[in-house]
Amino acid sequence: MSLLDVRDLTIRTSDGRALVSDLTFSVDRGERLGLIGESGSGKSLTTLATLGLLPDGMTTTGSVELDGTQIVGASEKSLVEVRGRAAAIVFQEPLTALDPLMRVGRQLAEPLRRRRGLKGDALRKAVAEALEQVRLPEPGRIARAFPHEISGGQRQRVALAMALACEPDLLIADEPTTALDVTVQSEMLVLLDTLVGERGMAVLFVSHDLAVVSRVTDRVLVMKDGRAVEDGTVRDLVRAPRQPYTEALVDSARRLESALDLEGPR
Ligand SMILES: Nc1ncnc2c1ncn2[C@@H]1O[C@H](COP(=O)(O)OP(=O)(O)OP(=O)(O)O)[C@@H](O)[C@H]1O
Repeated sequence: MSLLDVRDLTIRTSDGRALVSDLTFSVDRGERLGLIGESGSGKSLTTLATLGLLPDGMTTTGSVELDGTQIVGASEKSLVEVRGRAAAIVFQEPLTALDPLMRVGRQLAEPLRRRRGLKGDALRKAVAEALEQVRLPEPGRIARAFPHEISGGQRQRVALAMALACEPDLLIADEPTTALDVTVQSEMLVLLDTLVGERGMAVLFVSHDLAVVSRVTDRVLVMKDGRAVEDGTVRDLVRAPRQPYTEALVDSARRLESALDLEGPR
């Protein structure tokens, strides 16, 4: 059985409009899948549905099985058990995940305490280690800072550290680098690739940008207007896109890659 098995997923607004239609895909343990498509194609709603986090009023039909738990129609109690452990999410804007009024160290301590039952010195040490793991310099200073006192790139690393603290089987990353400038974006992608590789974690990586997705995943599902239009390896999609829409994504990724190449070796 796959770690994540999505079958005929349809998401509708309260007035019955379908935002995602008949979506089927799966992610095996240790596998990395990219979800790609233009803005509004339904990528974020799909990832939210995976963790039972859709906004109130939306209805879901079909099946989303995460590590054997049916998410569609699940009680909040079973969702709490599966979130974090089976899958954790990193959003585009890390401030979504971080409490602006709480020091970074305390926020990071929470999942470590909950998941690993750590407290006192052991918990403090684990917080410092988690910050070091995402290559944050001066972990002591970062732990004492409030989210607004550190840079956007540092906040995104903290959000990644929080997601990894739960030791999930699947990391969902929803445009995790889009809000960052190009150099920081590149560093973040390398870090994510390394940390996920070390842990053998599965990844669902969401982006509108094929060049970014191809840095982390091997297989891609292309979405348009809430539907899957094409899937395959990045290599096949780049060599022989079957849909004009995919071809346009490939062209724009090529333009971006050559722009990055002009900046010298990464
Ligand atoms: N709470 C909501 N109520 C009504 N419609 C919504 C809501 N959230 C999203 N939508 C609509 O659902 C569609 C899919 O949105 P979604 O955020 O999943 O797209 P996306 O591919 O992730 O885009 P982006 O890259 O801009 O985040 C869009 O047309 C969007 O306007």
